[in-house]
Amino acid sequence: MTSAEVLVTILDEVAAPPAYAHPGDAGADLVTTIDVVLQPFERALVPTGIAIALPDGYVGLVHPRSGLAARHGLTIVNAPGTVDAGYRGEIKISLYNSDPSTPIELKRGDRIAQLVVQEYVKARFVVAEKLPGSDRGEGGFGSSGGWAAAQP
Ligand SMILES: O=c1ccn([C@H]2C[C@H](O)[C@@H](COP(=O)(O)OP(=O)(O)OP(=O)(O)O)O2)c(=O)[nH]1
Ligand SMILES: [Mg+2]
Repeated sequence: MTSAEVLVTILDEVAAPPAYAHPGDAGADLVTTIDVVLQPFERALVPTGIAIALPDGYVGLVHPRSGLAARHGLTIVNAPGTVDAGYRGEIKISLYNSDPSTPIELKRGDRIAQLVVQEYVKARFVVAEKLPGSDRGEGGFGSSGGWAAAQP
């Protein structure tokens, strides 16, 4: 684990710098600045009231919160959302109610997602005639005996 200073601007009085609930947490909670009701299978782009400036070499990943996901089916359409280091706009979240029958009511200030800041590797993609061999080869999509292999 490394630590890095990340500048934050607060765009709404209900927002605050993302906060880690416990010292060992990887995810810092983000709030909604609006009241929103998500009907079953409905999605909404929700503002968080903050913008950040990540240092070069870092990325912010916006993940769902497991409690809201398990209890209410609240998730993020593009989970995890990618916040690029150069992005200076407000962080917004594409929330999605995956529950087939119950609306989800979110109130301004509710913690709705969590931001994980990570260092990343900048790949240099090099075109090759042929890729080196590997144990897995082209096997995927359940090749090792997942759900696909269990289908009749
Ligand atoms: O959950 C998210 C995902 C992205 N973003 C912001 C930060 C990110 O840097 C920018 C662009 O995201 P992405 O690259 O995923 O979207 P795109 O559809 O490819 O848009 P663009 O063409 O602007 O890159 O939008 C968010 O606020 N929340
Ligand atoms: Mg993009």
